[in-house]
Amino acid sequence: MLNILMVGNGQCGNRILDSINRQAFGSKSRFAKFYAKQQYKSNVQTLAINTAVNDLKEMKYTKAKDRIHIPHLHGVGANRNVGRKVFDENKSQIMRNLDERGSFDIAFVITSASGGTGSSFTPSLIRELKEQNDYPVYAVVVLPFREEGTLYLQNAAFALRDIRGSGVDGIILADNQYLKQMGGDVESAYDSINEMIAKRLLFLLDSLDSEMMMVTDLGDFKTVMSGGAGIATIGYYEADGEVPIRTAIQKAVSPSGLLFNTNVYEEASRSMIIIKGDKSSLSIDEISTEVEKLSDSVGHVFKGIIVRKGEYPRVLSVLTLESASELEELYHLAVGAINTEKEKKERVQEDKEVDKAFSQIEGLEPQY
Ligand SMILES: Nc1nc2c(ncn2[C@@H]2O[C@H](COP(=O)(O)OP(=O)(O)OP(=O)(O)O)[C@@H](O)[C@H]2O)c(=O)[nH]1
Repeated sequence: MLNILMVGNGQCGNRILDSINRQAFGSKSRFAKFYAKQQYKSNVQTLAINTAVNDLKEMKYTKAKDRIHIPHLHGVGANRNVGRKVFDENKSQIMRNLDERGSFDIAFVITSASGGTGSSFTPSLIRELKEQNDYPVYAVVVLPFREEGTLYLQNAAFALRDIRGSGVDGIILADNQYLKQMGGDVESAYDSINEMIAKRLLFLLDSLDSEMMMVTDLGDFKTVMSGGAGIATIGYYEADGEVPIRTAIQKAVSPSGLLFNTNVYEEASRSMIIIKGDKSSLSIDEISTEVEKLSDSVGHVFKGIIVRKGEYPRVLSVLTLESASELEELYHLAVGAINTEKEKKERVQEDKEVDKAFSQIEGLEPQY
């Protein structure tokens, strides 16, 4: 049995963690967290960390003991410098809480790249975890909608760079912009995106701890994640009826199944494909042909097959990328955003118009 740590930092990280717990409780009841036991096969410890107490209170499926509030007003207002400072001031409390949870085989830290709390806590937390332990730590990082503004864009660029430099064993990207095709208003888009990410992570956890017909394990996952440029994404397909297994595999690496915009056949570097379903739907010939096709362009593909009686096929793909044109595009936008912020600041410093207005009443007193 694997010991797995899942930390959700900041609002976005908290909500995705809550979605993971909701799906793991297997109950939609609001009271599930009080009486139900999570249905994890592994020993999974979940921990939500936030500076904003309201974000923590909003969590419906994560137990109170698994939520740490780091008091700082109502969040750090997208300011990563403040976030870093707040983390340092509270580091010992956070690390003590994690130490008390025992030792792990693998950890995931989930955050948005663009807010203040999660994006600044995550690199520091991962650095601490890596210094004090020898298990692999992966970051699950959510990129912003591109229209959310200059501060979020610049945060995303710096946060990703900081997380990459933190000693992390790999970064799994999910992109709000790419996934907004889910439609609906922002809240329901968030819910659907969180559910997609949660479902994929739970499938991954389940597979890493499974008795498979053909085995992929934590070692294989580590090898896949260490390939490429340290950046990865996950794809998924779930059939709601009988479909040929080759179609299910193709869909799990196609744009509709991925969390991040990439052309797998051009940008992926290593891959892991995990296939679940009833024995009757798992044609080994079809699986081999599809995996061969993928490995022709990707390089190495690990495959795992899990037989689940009576279930329609489900396929998960983990793909590390050696290049990511979408990320280059994001950094291009971020440079523009940083320059805009810089120019605005300089203009305010140069522009003394407001000071001139105030100076007109210098030395005067109100007369009543
Ligand atoms: N997918 C998804 N994205 C979210 C969610 N909540 C916020 N975001 C995105 O996260 C970014 C903002 O980061 P947050 O996680 O809200 O910020 P924070 O880490 O709590 O930091 P501060 O609020 O600045 O203290 C924006 O790009 C949002 O679009 C969510 O539930 N799901």
